[in-house]
Amino acid sequence: MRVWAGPLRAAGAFRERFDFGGRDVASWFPRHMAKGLRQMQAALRRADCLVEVHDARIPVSGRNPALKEALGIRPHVLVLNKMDLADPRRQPAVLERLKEQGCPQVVFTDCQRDVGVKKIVPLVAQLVAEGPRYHRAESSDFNILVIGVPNVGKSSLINSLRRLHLKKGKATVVGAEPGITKAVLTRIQVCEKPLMYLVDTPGVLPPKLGDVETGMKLALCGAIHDHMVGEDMMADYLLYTLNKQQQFGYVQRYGLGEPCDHIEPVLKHVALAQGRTQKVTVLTGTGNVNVTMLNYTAAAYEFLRDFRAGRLGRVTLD
Ligand SMILES: Nc1nc2c(ncn2[C@@H]2O[C@H](COP(=O)(O)OP(=O)(O)OP(=O)(O)O)[C@@H](O)[C@H]2O)c(=O)[nH]1
Repeated sequence: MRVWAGPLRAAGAFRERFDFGGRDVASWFPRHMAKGLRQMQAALRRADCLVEVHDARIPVSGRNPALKEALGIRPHVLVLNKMDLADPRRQPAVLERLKEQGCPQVVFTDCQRDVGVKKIVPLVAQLVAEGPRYHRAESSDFNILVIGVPNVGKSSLINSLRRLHLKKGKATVVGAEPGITKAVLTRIQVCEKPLMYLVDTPGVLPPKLGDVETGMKLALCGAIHDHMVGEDMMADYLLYTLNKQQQFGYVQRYGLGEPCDHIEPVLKHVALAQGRTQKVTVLTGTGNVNVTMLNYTAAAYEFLRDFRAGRLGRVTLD
């Protein structure tokens, strides 16, 4: 990733706080998710282990507190997926913080390239063997419930496990939009020895998202639909974060002279660099004039897309 090679701005040159303008996150939680959450809690009773998939770019923010009680009674593995998009230098600090929070079993994965995924089956088998099997003491197969907020890669993880352990292709649909997994609770075999089944669940957001910043981070990672939050505000928050973390890949990418703390000039460069312009006919006193307008909404979307594809660098938002 190319970075800004020029002099860094003096401390204080960038915003130290982001103004969320009194936004209310309550409206970002879609109603249908309450049902998914209930189904998931019911399925949890039949599971031997819980594999929670979350986005490695937000290792702490946005995990579902409603599952906390349930987690206490089942072995739990936290899979931080999309590690290819997160800052690798932050991994040790992330592991330390999660351990402090009582979450010691963490695996980093990239399910598109099957990186790290091989560690999961042996770890799950070991954790289940170490603990009591409650109601399922007589059965030798493993039932794993896969949970997580939308779009973190739950289906991709299942597909990756099947590729690695069964040499089989896709079993679950993978999509770039949150909320793709609609068919609920199908048991899918992912391994022969040990015999292991995973149950994919629809992505469920915490009913109380907490603060607006958590909601914004979830949205940047694609767990909340962009239009519910607003692409313009998301783009501005992204710029604020990139600057705060001195991730200046955007400067070269969009041909800016130097890092910038204002979203408008940045989006102007995005629009010009990516051809996000539209021709508009303007009526004037002397006749019609065709002018080229910059499409700021399309530019904001492009900026978000570049971030999500890792083209602005590997960024951990927490
Ligand atoms: N860069 C990257 N992208 C990934 C990875 N895993 C999954 N994706 C992409 O993330 C998007 C969502 O993946 P899914 O597997 O559908 O996610 P899900 O959690 O099942 O989604 P829901 O059905 O919405 O809950 C897709 O575009 C995947 O290609 C990864 O490790 N790295």
